[in-house]
Amino acid sequence: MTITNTAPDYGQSFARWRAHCPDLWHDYTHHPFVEGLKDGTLPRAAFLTYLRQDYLFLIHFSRAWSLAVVKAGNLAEMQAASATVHALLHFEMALHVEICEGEGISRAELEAAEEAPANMAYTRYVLEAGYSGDFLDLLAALAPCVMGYGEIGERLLREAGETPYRDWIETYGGEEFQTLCRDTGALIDRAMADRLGTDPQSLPRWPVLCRHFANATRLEIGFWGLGRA
Ligand SMILES: Cc1ncc(CO)c(N)n1
Repeated sequence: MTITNTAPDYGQSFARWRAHCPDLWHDYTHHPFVEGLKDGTLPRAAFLTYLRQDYLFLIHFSRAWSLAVVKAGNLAEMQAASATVHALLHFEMALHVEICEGEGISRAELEAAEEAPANMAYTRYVLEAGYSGDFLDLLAALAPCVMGYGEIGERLLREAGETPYRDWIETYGGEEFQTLCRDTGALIDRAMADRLGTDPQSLPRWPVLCRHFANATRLEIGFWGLGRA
């Protein structure tokens, strides 16, 4: 698989986790939904169905990053995690509200949407990884979301032609979100080194972290499936 050659650099731990489940990672980042955003063939109704669910997703996902503030081991980790909470609540969710308002879907309607089971499964899985595990378990479950959308956005910004989904692509491919991905990668690498030392792959913890990452990636694949018209 060639994805590792062209992907942006979001740190060593992420690169290793991704290399551990290359097929799942490819299915997530090259899903037909993603290719439909790229070439503009994704039906608008499917996109809006996805976006309504994603709005609810981001509320729970912000809770999960807030749990990372609680599970952090020092002030620097707390600051990094809280910066992500802020970016989600004040920057990324604004995209959803703005696009939906343009389609005549109000904020109240967004908040009243019924949560799909695949959405519940994903966000509650991540929260549970954090509740029952430690900071690293939580970060391994959070990483596919942040970095996956970062990779997709970066690639689509380079590859996309004429598409009505340019605002979505620019949100995730743009510098602000790419910086978030790099900062999250640096946070994970530092947290791993502080807790597991220089050779984490030799430890019994390692496959557990890989499992969280792979499970969250599978749940991301399922999430694209919500985007059916
Ligand atoms: C399902 C999902 N994964 C990742 C992101 C990126 O934050 C998102 N908005 N939604």
